[in-house]
Amino acid sequence: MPRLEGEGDTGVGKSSIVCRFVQDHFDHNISPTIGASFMTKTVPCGNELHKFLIWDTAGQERFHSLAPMYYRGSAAAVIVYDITKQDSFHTLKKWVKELKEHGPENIVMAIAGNKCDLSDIREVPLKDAKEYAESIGAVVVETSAKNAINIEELFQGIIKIALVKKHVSTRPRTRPLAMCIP
Ligand SMILES: Nc1nc2c(ncn2[C@@H]2O[C@H](COP(=O)(O)OP(=O)(O)OP(=O)(O)O)[C@@H](O)[C@H]2O)c(=O)[nH]1
Repeated sequence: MPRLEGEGDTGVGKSSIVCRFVQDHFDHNISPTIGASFMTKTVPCGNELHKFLIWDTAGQERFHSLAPMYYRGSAAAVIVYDITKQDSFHTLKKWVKELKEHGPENIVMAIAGNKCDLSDIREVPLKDAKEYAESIGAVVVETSAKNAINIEELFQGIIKIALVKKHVSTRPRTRPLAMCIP
């Protein structure tokens, strides 16, 4: 299936991040997401277990209108850009605006600058991402789904903020953390 690189934020590695997190696997030939896919994972954080319900939405522009169905019920959103594509960083800012205007109040936002294994062809400086994340109160981390860099850290960071915002309970498995990767 042809991949529409550069349109919307398709191909930045959303599905690959979820796949690395949930199955510890990376597929070079992963297909673009159609509509959305759903996965769960329970992870320890400190002495507690936390269950993530993850909706991985399609990045192609034609699926954009579906995203609200998923982010409206989510406590957290991971917004992914590709560090080798400046355009994807612009798209990320549009998503943040949309989430602020139409997402749940108090949603935890985490920014992932993916494909950090390709930093020799980087277009987005980490400094820019950090400054932007700070300005909107989001977590930011550079990840590589391919080389398994900072994937666990990304989700652990979300749990910590979700705990502060009381989106998740400290009692194990009582309240799963619903999240969306728009
Ligand atoms: N080098 C490198 N390539 C990656 C990484 N993550 C994903 N890719 C590749 O980037 C391409 C797109 O990955 P996907 O996970 O399908 O991207 P997506 O954002 O889910 O795309 P849509 O489903 O269209 O929204 C695939 O060829 C992946 O193998 C990474 O960390 N490093």
